[in-house]
Amino acid sequence: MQFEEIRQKAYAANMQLPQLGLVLFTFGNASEADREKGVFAIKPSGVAYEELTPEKMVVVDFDGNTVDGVLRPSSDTKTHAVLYKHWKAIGGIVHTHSTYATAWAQSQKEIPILGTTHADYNIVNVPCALPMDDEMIKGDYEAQTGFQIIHHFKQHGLDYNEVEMILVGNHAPFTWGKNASRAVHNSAVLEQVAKMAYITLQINPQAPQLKKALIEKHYQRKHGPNSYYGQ
Ligand SMILES: O=C(CO)[C@@H](O)[C@@H](O)COP(=O)(O)O
Repeated sequence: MQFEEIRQKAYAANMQLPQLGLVLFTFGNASEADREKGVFAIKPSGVAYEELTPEKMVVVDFDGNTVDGVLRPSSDTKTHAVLYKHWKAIGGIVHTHSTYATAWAQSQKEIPILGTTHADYNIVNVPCALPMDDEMIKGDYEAQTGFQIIHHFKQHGLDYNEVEMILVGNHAPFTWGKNASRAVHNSAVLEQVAKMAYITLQINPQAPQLKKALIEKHYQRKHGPNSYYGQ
């Protein structure tokens, strides 16, 4: 099998999504890149997870053209491709329609830092990119979703190596990381943080943001020098 390593890794990451309760039916996809070869392996479009195999993964280049595989790549392939092309340090991307994160995206709201669970992963609110205008939707919609994410990061001075997740307004979340496994982890964390924030604001709509000093403390414990993720 050609591109065996990325096919296996992308397959394993995709299979984790239903196991973690992050996708229903075929509502999502994961990909793993091989930077040296300039390609990534992604889930085929519309194929049920129980029917997935490493051989069914589709290998495409960073413009979204199929390089190896017989099935149609995910309809989100061009979004993945744009992110890989612009953000050279990422090796894996996940898109889900997980319930709580998607509800925040549909509400077009950032997720505020209300507790240390959030601060363990992010020093800022989980960002939410604005929905597209009609012209963007008429154009290359899936590529535009990628550009919309990149534009949001630039506009808000965010670093994709620090913040590995975003909500796309009216749509759903995208996460990324050094590989697909890390991107899956980030999707699960995002869903949990989204759920906790929603419940917190139901209990106390005036719940305050976490203090800056605690945000720093918690983030640095996980990401600073000598930490697991800081290595
Ligand atoms: O975003 C969406 C649908 O809104 C897609 O991610 C979802 O339907 C999965 O599509 P694919 O089966 O990957 O083509």
